[in-house]
Amino acid sequence: MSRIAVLGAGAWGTALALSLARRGGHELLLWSHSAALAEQLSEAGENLRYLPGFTLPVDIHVTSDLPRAIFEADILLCVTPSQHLRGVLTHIAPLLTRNQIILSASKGIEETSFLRMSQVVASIASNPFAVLSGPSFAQEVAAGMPTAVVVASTFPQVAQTIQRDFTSPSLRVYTNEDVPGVELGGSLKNVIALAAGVANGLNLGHNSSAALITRGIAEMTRLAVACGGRRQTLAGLSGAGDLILTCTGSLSRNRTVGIELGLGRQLPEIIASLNGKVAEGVGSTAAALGLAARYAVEMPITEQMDAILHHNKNPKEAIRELMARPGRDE
Ligand SMILES: NC(=O)C1=CN([C@@H]2O[C@H](COP(=O)(O)OP(=O)(O)OC[C@H]3O[C@@H](n4cnc5c(N)ncnc54)[C@H](O)[C@@H]3O)[C@@H](O)[C@H]2O)C=CC1
Ligand SMILES: O=C(CO)COP(=O)(O)O
Repeated sequence: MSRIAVLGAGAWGTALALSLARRGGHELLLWSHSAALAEQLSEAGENLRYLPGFTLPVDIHVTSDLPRAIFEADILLCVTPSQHLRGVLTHIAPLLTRNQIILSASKGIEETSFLRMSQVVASIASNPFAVLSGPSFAQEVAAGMPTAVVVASTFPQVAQTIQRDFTSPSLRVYTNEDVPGVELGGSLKNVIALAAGVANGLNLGHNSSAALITRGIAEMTRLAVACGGRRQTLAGLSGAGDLILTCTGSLSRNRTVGIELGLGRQLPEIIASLNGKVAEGVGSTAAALGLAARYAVEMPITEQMDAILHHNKNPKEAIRELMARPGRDE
């Protein structure tokens, strides 16, 4: 039995808490940074704002008291939007004990530093670290639909602990030792999902989606390998797996943002309509491009996505330029 503190009560934190509760055998705390949301969750027994339709069992203890949430926890499951991880960890750093495992389930790159979540954690704490990623829409995990994810850690026994504690009849957990590969697979697929959404919004058909997925995995892999990841990791759950899900699944927020851009709506208006829900690709696109420049990696889809998001480029022009690039080997 482990005591698990889920830090972040958005859709994914809530779904993982539900999955762990259904599995049984753990003590579970769910922390929300908002006292009002924590109160609503406790009173209604449901996360009406981020994951409506799923009843929270009473054995998930909801709190907005961060020190209380992490006290004597074996695993700190960090599921905040990636831009908030540093703030949350900085707050609890003096309270961490040496053996507490920090498990990140966020899929993003820090916008200002281009750091992956493992690097953000390492800059604050020296605790054992693992990352959980893979094709996993929160709503489907909450509903107990069969899902496979991957957990990576440089310490195999840490990944095995998470595998043991999270595996259930509806959640299959693979282990991996490639932290940068798994982290970048989870983060970069959001950028490509935005682009796939743009193509869908422009009504460009199935061929364009397949082209973006396959050429997307090519550029994701180039950057991940340059950052120390393994090529085969990007062919796995946290690369191709999550990319296929997010580029084709109607539940993806990143793809939805892309569709709206393709339909001609402006980014601020689209973000406002998400009502506080996070589409990580919006922040990670510029960071991915920053990393690409640092490692001299070519990322044409990411480049065009950045121009659409942050330089007001017309989506049709972006697609035209992608198609007009000089011919090359596959
Ligand atoms: N929703 C999904 O299906 C999945 C999401 N993820 C990843 O999980 C991470 C969290 O996403 P969701 O749970 O979907 O979020 P969400 O979009 O459902 O909710 C936003 C979250 O941000 C939190 N928040 C807002 N301001 C904050 C602050 N100042 N400090 C700390 N937290 C703050 C809110 O309390 C809420 O928990 C993201 O990195 C996402 O990419 C990963 C797999 C699946
Ligand atoms: O990461 C996800 C599924 O694996 C969720 O994707 P979105 O953030 O685009 O909804």
